[in-house]
Amino acid sequence: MNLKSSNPKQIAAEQAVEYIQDGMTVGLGTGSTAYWAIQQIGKKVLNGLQIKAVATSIQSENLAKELGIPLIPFSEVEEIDVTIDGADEVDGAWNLVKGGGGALLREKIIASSSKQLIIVVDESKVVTHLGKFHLPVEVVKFGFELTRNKLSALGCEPKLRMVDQQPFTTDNGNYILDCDFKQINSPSECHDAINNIPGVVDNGLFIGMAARVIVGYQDGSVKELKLV
Ligand SMILES: O=C[C@H](O)[C@H](O)[C@H](O)COP(=O)(O)O
Repeated sequence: MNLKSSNPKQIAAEQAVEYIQDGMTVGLGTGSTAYWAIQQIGKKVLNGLQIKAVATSIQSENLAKELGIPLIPFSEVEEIDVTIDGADEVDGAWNLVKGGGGALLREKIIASSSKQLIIVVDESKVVTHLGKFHLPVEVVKFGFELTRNKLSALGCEPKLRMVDQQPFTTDNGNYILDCDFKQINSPSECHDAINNIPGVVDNGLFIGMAARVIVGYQDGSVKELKLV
C-alpha cells in the first residue's frame, strides 16, 4: 500500500524539510503549503531534530508553538540558515509573487536574512509570466487612496483587500492593495517602481531571492524547478 501523501503541496513541503539539519536556524513561511513544512518540522523536532526557528506571521508562530518548535526572538538571530515558504506564482527565472495570505513583508524581511530561501509550491503556481495572480502591495493606512491612485498610474487596477466587508489588516497593521497588472513583463522594474511610491511599505514581488523551487505534482511526483 502506498502511504505517501499525494497532496502536491505536502510532498513539495516535505521534500524541502530534508534540507534542514541539526543546529540550523530555520525561517517558517506562511500559507497552506508552508503549513505542511511546519508540520513536518514539528514531527522531526519531536524525533530529536535540534533547531531554532523564526516565523513569518502570527499564524505560523502559533502553529510552531502548538507543535513544540523552539522559537527565538529576532534579537537573538544573526542569520537564518534556511527558510521554507510558499508562493502564489513562480516563473522560470524563479521570480515570485507572494502575499496572497498578506504576510509578504515579514516574509521578505526573513527571506532577505536567509542563506537559502526554498520555495515550495504545487504545479498550479508555475507560470510563464507573473501577473495573473493580482500582486499584493502592503501600504500604510494613512492616505491609502492617494497611494492607490499612484499605483493605478503604473498601469494596474488596485483593489483594497477586504475580509468580512472590512479592510484586511496585516500583522503589521497595514492594508493590502491587490493589483491587477494582467502580465508583469519586467518584474524587477515593476518591483522598484511600486516601492518608490510613498505610502507603499513593500510589494509581493520577490526577485532573485529563491535558492530552490520545489514543485509537487498531482501525480504524486515532486521535482526541483530548473532555472531558465
Ligand atoms: O502571504 C502569504 C504567503 O506569501 C504565502 O506563502 C503565499 O500566499 C502562498 O500561499 P499558499 O501556499 O497558501 O498558496
